[in-house]
Amino acid sequence: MASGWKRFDDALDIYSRILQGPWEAPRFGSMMLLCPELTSDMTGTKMVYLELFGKPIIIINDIKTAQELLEKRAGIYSSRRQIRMLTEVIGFKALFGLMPYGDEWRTHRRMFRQHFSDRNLPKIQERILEFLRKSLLPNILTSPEDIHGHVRDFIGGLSSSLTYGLPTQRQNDPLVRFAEQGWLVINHSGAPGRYLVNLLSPLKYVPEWMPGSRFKQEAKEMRKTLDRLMEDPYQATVKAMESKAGRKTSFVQETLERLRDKPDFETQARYVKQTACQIFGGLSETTATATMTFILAMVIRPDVQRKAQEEVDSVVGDRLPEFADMPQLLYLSAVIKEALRWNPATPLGVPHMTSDQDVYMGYYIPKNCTVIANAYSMLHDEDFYSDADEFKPERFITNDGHLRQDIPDPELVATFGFGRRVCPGSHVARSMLYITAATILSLFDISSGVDPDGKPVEVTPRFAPASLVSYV
Ligand code: HEM
Repeated sequence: MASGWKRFDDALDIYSRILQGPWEAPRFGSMMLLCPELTSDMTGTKMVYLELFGKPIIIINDIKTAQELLEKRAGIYSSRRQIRMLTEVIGFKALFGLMPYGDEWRTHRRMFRQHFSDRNLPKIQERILEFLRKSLLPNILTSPEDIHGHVRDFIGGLSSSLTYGLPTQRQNDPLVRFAEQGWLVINHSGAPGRYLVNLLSPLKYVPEWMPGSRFKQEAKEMRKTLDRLMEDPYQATVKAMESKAGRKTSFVQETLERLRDKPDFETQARYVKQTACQIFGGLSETTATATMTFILAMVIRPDVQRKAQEEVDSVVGDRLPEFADMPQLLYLSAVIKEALRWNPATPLGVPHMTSDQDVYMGYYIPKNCTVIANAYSMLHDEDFYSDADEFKPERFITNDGHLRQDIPDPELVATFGFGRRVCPGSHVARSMLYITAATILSLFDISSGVDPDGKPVEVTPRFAPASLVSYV
């Protein structure tokens, strides 16, 4: 008993140092969570502590602190805070990217990694090439002004094919459009400020007849959409597997076949269905944002575009780029790193949560504390990247023409998160970005187009944070 009190006393003492230590933010949390520039610029500190409706939140603004906590102490820093509207009101708990740290999350993630492994990468790259050449390139050729829609169609179709192996249309595929709707529902359920129940837990008990309980009606409709998102493509795949008709290999098909003889096959099949549902959300918006960031950068920096084109032409010649060409495209590599750095697709990462209390550099960090790794701030740190708001791929190249090793590489650090929750699809994303960028550069000139008077449209880069993902 006595020692229990002692520990409690210690905790209180250290807790008071938190408040004098890292800068404590005023309590307008959700606004700040949407403004990564603000969180680092206002404070000039590596770690910010704030409370939102009594819930502790730490924002980490530098890479070293993130590595110390999220990687070296991953056993404590790898959980996720539950989005109450999603998991408790709608009752949808299927997504392993949002699951708390534990066995169920581990099983889903292992299943994902077994399929999206380095060993399977050549097969995945083949599918990427197929969709790039049969979908994206002809679409751009037909209507270059719809580039954003074409990128979405390309990435959505590819995602659906890798996951389910179902045939997709080159444009406006119904399954892809429906999956986008479904993921919008998921994003809305956790969007800061949208549902009060995410902040005030007891609201989930409000009866449906009470004024102010509209969110409960909405939840019912959302549940129907999410059930269809998970069931429809999965059942279509199982049916195609039974008929053996014109199906392609996919995550669902290969994983179900591998697990077919397991005694708990039914449970495993449910995990397969749930993991499949997660893939579209992990892959689509993030990779589309990164691709559109590359395109935007080429518009505002035509000199960089020309230099990258010259490199691609000199390595590839008259044919289309292949994955085997990528190691020789050093300048393109710098361009991709700079695109990931300049506008990180998930500027605040995906928040982690502590599953135990901790003490770091004398600061007490409570259990169930949300931990936000501010990728934007890390990748705009002037100590490493001078003129960080400018798009300058040269920053990654030494005077004698090698890739720099002395500054953090956005392909490996911060962009894809940290520790045990680090993005398990980063190798797929990077493959897609490299080959897409090289192929577009080899075939097209990228510019902003002209207005009705024939003058070039002026482009000012603006990035809109929407929930987790930054949009171009
Ligand atoms: C440029 C593209 C991408 C970016 C910037 C990105 C970024 C991220 C980030 C920041 C996280 C959270 C990491 C953390 O909690 O520390 C994450 C998680 C995840 N990503 Fe990606 N990602 C991208 C592409 C992909 C692709 C292509 C896939 C699938 C093939 C994918 C699947 C996932 C999954 C399943 C998770 C959840 C992991 C977990 O919670 O255990 N992502 N991603």
